[in-house]
Amino acid sequence: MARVQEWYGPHTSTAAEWPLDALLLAKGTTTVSVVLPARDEERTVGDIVRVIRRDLVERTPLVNEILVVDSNSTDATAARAAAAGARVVAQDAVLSQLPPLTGKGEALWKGLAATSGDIVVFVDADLRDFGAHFVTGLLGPLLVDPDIQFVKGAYERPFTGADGVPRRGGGGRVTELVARPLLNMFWPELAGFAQPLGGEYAGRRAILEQVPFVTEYGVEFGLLVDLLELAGLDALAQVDLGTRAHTHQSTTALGRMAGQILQTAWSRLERQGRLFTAEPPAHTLLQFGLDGQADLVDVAVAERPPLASLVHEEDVA
Ligand SMILES: O=c1ccn([C@@H]2O[C@H](COP(=O)(O)OP(=O)(O)O)[C@@H](O)[C@H]2O)c(=O)[nH]1
Ligand SMILES: O=C(O)[C@@H](COP(=O)(O)O)O[C@H]1O[C@H](CO)[C@@H](O)[C@H](O)[C@H]1O
Repeated sequence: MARVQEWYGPHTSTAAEWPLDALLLAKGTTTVSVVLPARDEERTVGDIVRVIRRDLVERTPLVNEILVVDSNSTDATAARAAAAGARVVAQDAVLSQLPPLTGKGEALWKGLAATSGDIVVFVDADLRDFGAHFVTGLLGPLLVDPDIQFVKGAYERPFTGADGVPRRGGGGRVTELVARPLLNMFWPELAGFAQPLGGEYAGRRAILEQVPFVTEYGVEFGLLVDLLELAGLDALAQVDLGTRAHTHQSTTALGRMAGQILQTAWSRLERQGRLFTAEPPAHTLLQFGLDGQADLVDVAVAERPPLASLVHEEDVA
C-alpha cells in the first residue's frame, strides 16, 4: 500500500499509524459522529455498536454519537442497535417533509442530516470481526491533518461462500469487475484507492454537506468522483484497516448494484461535460435466472442535493 502513494496518491497510511492516545490529543473540541446504515442487519449491528461504544465512547471519549439509520428493516435491527447503545432513526423519519427516496445512499444522507459531528464516520452494519481500529484509522488523518477532507478505508476482502470458509481476495466483486475499470478509464487520479466502493469512510461535515448523495448503491462511487472534483486528490486519503469481512449479496443483487454504479458513472461523465448523448441510457436491466426465469429490474438512481443547499430552517428538521 505504501508504494501506492509514491505512484498514484492518495495519501496512504495504516490504522496502526494513528494510535488512540494521539487521536485523543488531536481531537480537542472536534466532535465525531459514527453513522451505520442498516437494512435487515439484526445479526451484526449490535456487535459493531457495542465495540464502538465500549472502546471509543465509554473507555475513551473519541466518539460523540453513534447513529444507526434503520433503512426500512423488516427484522429486529432497530431493537438490537438500540439495545447495544446506539441512537436509532428510521430513514424516512429524517427530513420527513421531503418525499422519501430509497437505498443505501438515502440512508447515508439521512444519517448525515440527523447527526451533528464535525467529522462523520460511515461504517456498514454487516461487518464481521469489526474492530475499533476501523474508526480510529479513518479518523487519524482527519484529526491530525487539517488539509485532509475525506478518508476511505482500504482492506483485504475475503469472500466467504456457502461453505462458510473465507477465501482471501475473493471479495469486492463489483469493485474489481466494474468500479475499478471505470475509475481507471475516466478518473485515473482515483486509481490509487484500493477499495473505492468500501463502505467504511469518513469526512469533514463541512465538505460532506457540499456534495450530492447518489441513492441506492451509487453513493460510494458518486462521493469519490464528486469529492475529487470539489476538493482535489490532495485532500483525499486512504487508511489500510487490515481485513474486512461482511455479508455477501448474490450475483444477481450485485448485477443490480453494478447497473446503479454504471448509471452513476454515466451521470458524472455527462455532468463533467465529457459525454454527450442523443438520449439518456436505459435504466432497466433484464436479468436471467435458472429454469428460464427472467426479471426486468430498474437500476435507476436518484440523488439528494448537498445538505447545505437546504438553506431554509424548515427544510432541515
Ligand atoms: O437500502 C439499503 C441497502 C443497504 N443498506 C446498508 O448499507 C450497508 C451496505 O449494504 P450491503 O451490505 O447490502 O452491500 P454490500 O456490502 O453487499 O455491497 C449495510 O449496512 C446495509 O444494511 C442500507 O442501509 N439500505
Ligand atoms: O465492493 C464490492 O464489490 C461490493 C460487493 O462486495 P462483495 O463482492 O460482496 O465482497 O461491496 C461494496 O459495494 C457497495 C457499493 O458501493 C457498498 O455500498 C458496500 O458498502 C461495499 O461493501
